[in-house]
Order: sequence, then structure tokens, then C-alpha cells
Amino acid sequence: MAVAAVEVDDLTVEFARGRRREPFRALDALDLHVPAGRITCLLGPNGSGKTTLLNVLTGLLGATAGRASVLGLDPVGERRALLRRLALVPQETSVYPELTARENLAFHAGYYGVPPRDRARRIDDALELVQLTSRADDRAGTFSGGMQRRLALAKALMMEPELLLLDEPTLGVDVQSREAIWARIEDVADSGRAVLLTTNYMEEAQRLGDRITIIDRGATVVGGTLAELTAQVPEAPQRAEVPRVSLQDVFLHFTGRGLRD
Ligand SMILES: Nc1ncnc2c1ncn2[C@@H]1O[C@H](COP(=O)(O)OP(=O)(O)OP(=O)(O)O)[C@@H](O)[C@H]1O
Repeated sequence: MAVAAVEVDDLTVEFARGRRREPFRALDALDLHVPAGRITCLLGPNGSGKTTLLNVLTGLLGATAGRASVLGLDPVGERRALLRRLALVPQETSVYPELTARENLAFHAGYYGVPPRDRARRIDDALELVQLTSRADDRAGTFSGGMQRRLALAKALMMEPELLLLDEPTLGVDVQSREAIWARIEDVADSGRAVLLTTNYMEEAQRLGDRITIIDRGATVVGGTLAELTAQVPEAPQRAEVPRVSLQDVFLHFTGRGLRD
């Protein structure tokens, strides 16, 4: 088995909820293994604990019980060291609207300690990777949703992280931006680094996931390759001929793969 970037065993996180502060288990003895050089997709219904798990992995939240090891480090106790080695693309917009794309990246590079001599090259490379070079000096607040997601991804790529965490990376973006984001995520895994992403899009998990883990009510229900997972479920009777050309193929055929913005 490849070296684990994330090893989570029996992880439980409890919150106090409601007026009576009743304990609520957002994560309930969850297990997860994320290998290097692979994309692991985490699927789960709303409220199943995906974001809570990412908060534990980045040291924002401590475990009530169980254990999480990230790149061999304790996420809470060794957070500073960990944040230099992993990058998170959060679900919410994480770019400063008043700053240009380049300024956003420069600020991030300074904050996270990218060596000054490397900064200009890394910023240029990251802008190129997400196809924002021509808009580098425009304010991020003027960007479309897809461009803002690509800029958020550029911030993460610029850190050259050993582990890339993404919370619903393509939520609400068009097919062209989504394809561009998918390609960059695949590059990260191809270069031997680990990727863990949450998604509610089955298509995204099918396309990207070398491994897919499904969680529900804070616990892991099943995990494996797509083939391993589908082999465990009886085939549904076909209601109609499944078209060999998907709607996405049609959309890309007529609109092309070029990014719009
Ligand atoms: N700080 C908190 N205090 C109390 N309850 C919380 C807190 N944070 C999360 N929860 C609860 O924990 C559960 C898991 O939430 P979480 O955001 O991790 O789910 P999710 O799988 O990311 O959902 P979504 O797909 O909607 O983003 C939810 O029931 C949520 O209301």
C-alpha cells in the first residue's frame, strides 16, 4: 500500500447543541486512509460530517476521541508545521475581492512563508496553471464564480503541498472551469502527492476518485475503488437505453473546452 498521507482511526467529534447543550456526534468513530499519489473522494449526504473532518485534518478542531495523523503529524499539536505542507481549498470564497489575482497570491505566499526568491516564479506558474495569466492584474471581486474557484485553487497549488484538501472544488462552476480544475487536481496526484476532496457530485467522484469513501451520520459506510463499490450493489433494471454520449459530451461538443473567463 502507498504511504498514507492521512490516517484516521475511530475519530469522534462531539458538539454541544441546542438550548440544553446536548452532545451531538458530528463524527462517530470514523476511519479513513488517504494514500499519496492518489485522489480520494469523500462522498456523504449534507450534514454527514465532511467539513468537520476537514476541520480536524487542518487542526482547526480537536478530536473528542480517536486519532488523526496527517503527513505523520498531529494536526492540533503540530499545526504550524502542518500548514506549510498541506493546502486547503475551502468551500466558501477564500479570495480577497479588493486585491488583484496576483496580489491575492502574493499575500498568501508571504503569509505562508514561501521563500521570497521563489515567489514570483510560483505565482506566475500558479496563474498559468489555472489559466488566469491574462487577468492577473484585475481585482478578484470582478471575477466570475468559476474564476474565483480557480484563483482559490491557484493559492493552494502555489504552496506545492504534499497533501491537497478540497471542499467541493467545483460547486457552482461551469463545465469548462470544472474540466480545468479537474485536470489540475489530477496533475497533483500524478506528481505523487495526495488529494482528498469532498463532493456531492457523483460524476466528479466517478471521474476523479482513485478511491471513494462514503460517509453517513459521521461514520464511514464503505470505501474502495469505483469497481469495488459497484460490485457490492445489485444492478438496477434498465428503464431505457443509456445513451453512449453523455449530456456533458453534448455540452462540450457545442460549446468547446475553452474557458469563458
Ligand atoms: N460548531 C458546530 N456546533 C454544532 N454542530 C455542528 C458544528 N459544526 C457542524 N455541526 C453539525 O455537525 C454535522 C456535520 O456538519 P458538516 O458541516 O461537517 O457536514 P457536511 O457533510 O460538510 O455537510 P454539507 O454537505 O452540507 O457541507 C451537522 O449536523 C452540523 O449541523
